[in-house]
Amino acid sequence: MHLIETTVTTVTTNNHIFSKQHCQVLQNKRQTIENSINISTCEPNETRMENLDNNSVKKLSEVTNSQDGYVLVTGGAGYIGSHTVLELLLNGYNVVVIDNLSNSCEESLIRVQKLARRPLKFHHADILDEKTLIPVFEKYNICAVLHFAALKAVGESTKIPLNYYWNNVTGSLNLFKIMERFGVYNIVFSSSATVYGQPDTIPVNEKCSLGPVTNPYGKTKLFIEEAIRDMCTANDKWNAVLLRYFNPTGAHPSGVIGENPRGIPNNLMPYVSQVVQGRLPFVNIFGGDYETVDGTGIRDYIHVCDLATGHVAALRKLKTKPGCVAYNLGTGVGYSVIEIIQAMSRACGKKIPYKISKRRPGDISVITADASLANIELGWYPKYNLDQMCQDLWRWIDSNPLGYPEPSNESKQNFLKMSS
Ligand SMILES: O=c1ccn([C@@H]2O[C@H](COP(=O)(O)OP(=O)(O)O[C@H]3O[C@H](CO)[C@@H](O)[C@H](O)[C@H]3O)[C@@H](O)[C@H]2O)c(=O)[nH]1
Repeated sequence: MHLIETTVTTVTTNNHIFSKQHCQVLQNKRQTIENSINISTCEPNETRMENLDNNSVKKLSEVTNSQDGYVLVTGGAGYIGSHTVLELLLNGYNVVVIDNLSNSCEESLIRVQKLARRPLKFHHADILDEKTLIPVFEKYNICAVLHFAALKAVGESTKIPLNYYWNNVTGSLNLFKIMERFGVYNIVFSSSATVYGQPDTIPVNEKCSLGPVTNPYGKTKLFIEEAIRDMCTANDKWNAVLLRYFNPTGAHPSGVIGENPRGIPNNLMPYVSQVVQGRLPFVNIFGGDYETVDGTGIRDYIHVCDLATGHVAALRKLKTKPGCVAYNLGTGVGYSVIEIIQAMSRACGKKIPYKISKRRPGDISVITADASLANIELGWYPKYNLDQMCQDLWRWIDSNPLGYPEPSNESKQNFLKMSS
């Protein structure tokens, strides 16, 4: 087992796409991009909240053409969903959330309302169950849908692929059919960098070929993208923005909302967090023999609040009737697993033990985003660097060591009363 200050010898093999020279290019590029990222945080402040009411009507009508219009957020109680709902509320949108709460809880939304100082609407509904979906479309004037609801664990998807195809693909098609029935043709879809498979060129841009995708979860994202593309081609009433996220992490700078994984986390950052808390003994690094700076896999980590602002920018894009467009949301900066552990260690001031084990099946070596299309066409830029992502993540886990508590009955009642 290594501790973070241990120098790890890089083991390389010859059968990988990325040479040492390429890694050096990535390193240099990272430095340039890091220097250009605006590191000011988007922490909400009193002024912004107080000004909200003056701006809200204007912002809402900009996108929805209706002051009564709602943005429907599927899976809005989850990690990225809840941060996006907060950003929507802060930007003046009316929001109705549906969630089946299978991997989330109401507490995130209770806290979102407190942070935003604005109410949202919530319905316990499932994208697979039209009996729960239709009443929501009947009740609200829905102008656009942000579609997050999905199963999302790559490893789990290789074990129970049918559940993934059923929930993600069938659920999405069900949702799209109901949207069509109610004349709602605007959608922002929560896609993933995983649709690129292992790209030939790094950073990857939206013109790069898609697939082959190495796991069922990723395939569901690709299939849904394809379905949306076909829908937009067949009927020009449809407008869709496909957002391909790279590796989301961090938490709202307040430390009040964040990621709340159930069971042993699959993803790196939540796993590292539980090691920091002493809930898990060490980080298992999957593979030390990739041809990268230190032999461990490289990813493009992006702050969840930057993803949230990306969704608001995507909603505005829908107003221009773009047809079907895809955007990468990443910083363009890649970090190895060891660099992530070191950054987290800096944020929490603790040593983080780790052990290098064999590669995880289905993993790729390196991926980073070319997000210049989103910069140009959405006017979207990430604001947070890696240290801020880790600091915000640490603030969230330090103040909520066991994640969200079960809300009290009274607070649940109040929430439901406010919501429906
Ligand atoms: O316990 C762990 C977990 C992960 N890793 C490594 O950490 C990196 C990141 O892994 P992870 O956090 O699981 O993310 P990815 O596999 O890159 O996939 C994420 O990022 C994709 C977008 O690129 C999203 O589509 C997926 O939902 C999301 O899980 C990879 O090199 C993994 O091998 C470890 O070494 N140990």
